[in-house]
Amino acid sequence: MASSMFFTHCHYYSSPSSFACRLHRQVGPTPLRFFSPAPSRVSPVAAMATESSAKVIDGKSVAKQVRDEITAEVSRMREATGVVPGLAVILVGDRKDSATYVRNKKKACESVGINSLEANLPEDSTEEEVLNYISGYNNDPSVHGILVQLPLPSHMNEQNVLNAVRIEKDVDGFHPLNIGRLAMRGRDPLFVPCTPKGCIELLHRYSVTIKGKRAVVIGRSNIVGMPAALLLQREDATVSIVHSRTSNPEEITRQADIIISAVGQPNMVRGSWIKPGAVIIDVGINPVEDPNSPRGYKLVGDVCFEEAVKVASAVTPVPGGVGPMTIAMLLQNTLISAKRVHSFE
Ligand SMILES: Nc1nc(=O)c2c([nH]1)NC[C@@H]1CN(c3ccc(C(=O)N[C@@H](CCC(=O)O)C(=O)O)cc3)C=[N+]21
Repeated sequence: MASSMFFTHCHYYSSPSSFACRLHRQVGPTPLRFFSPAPSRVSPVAAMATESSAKVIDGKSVAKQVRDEITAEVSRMREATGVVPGLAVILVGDRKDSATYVRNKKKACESVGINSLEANLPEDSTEEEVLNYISGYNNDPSVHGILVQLPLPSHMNEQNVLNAVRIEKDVDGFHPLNIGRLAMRGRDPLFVPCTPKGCIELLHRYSVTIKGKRAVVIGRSNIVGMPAALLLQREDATVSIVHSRTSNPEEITRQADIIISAVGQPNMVRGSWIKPGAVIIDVGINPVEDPNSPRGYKLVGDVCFEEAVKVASAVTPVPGGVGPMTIAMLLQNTLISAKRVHSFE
């Protein structure tokens, strides 16, 4: 399921544990297993390059910068038009991770002066009830963006629900019409999905050339992998997508100048997968057991960070990489939406 891309629910990743990237016991229930276990040795390439150290791409500080820009634009708009952008978030059920994300989005809205509305529906709500909320927000002129927090409870049809959001308010960019336009040359979507947009924004702000480069996206979810690949292609990269049925993921990934990984497997991408000097954007946010942490777990990416810093030229950390950018892009999309309906430039 697409939404497992964000907060993985993986299982015991048994594997030979040695070297820098020991593989961890993951927290939470079990889904599918991607790929075969990571190699148990560090590649010669990784071993040779131990003296160099990659730049760490600071998503947290770039996100702060973006939020500051949005704050200024929101107040410029409010002063000129009296309109304050509004975001409605619909949360169904009481998944702890979803509740945390929604709380963070709300806080982020407040920090930039965007109005936030929240609908908290019980786990056993009907699809019709969710559709009613969507329709209310669709018709509410104070709402410029609607976000339905994923995953939805399993008794609901995600497609029906996402299709119900007016494309003019689809700040997640998940409506098929927005995705379709993203995929077509000469057309433009009204909104670009937040996480992939945040990845590209990081590359831009770190002056990473995309045009003419080889990019590999690992993972093909509707919410991250697929739109990330489309965006890279629009930026004139030559793009390959590596997924759970790819027979030689390591070999293909090693050809990439730019890697975007969004699979939800802790430390799957090892040093040996990385071309020296590559730039790595790690979208995975995987909880793994950590007895030394007060919460009992810590978050790690899809990429073995300790190995990656020795081979790559730049790499995003987890946490503090793509995650904060996702929320910043949601705020940006909400602002774009409000500006568009009110023809404010
Ligand atoms: N319709 C919908 N749109 C979404 O955009 C969406 C969603 N559903 N469902 C859940 C995922 C998850 N997601 C994240 C946003 C921010 C962080 C984030 O800021 N993480 C921080 C903090 C991590 C922590 O310490 O807990 C970091 O990586 O540094 C993570 C994950 C958006 N999602």
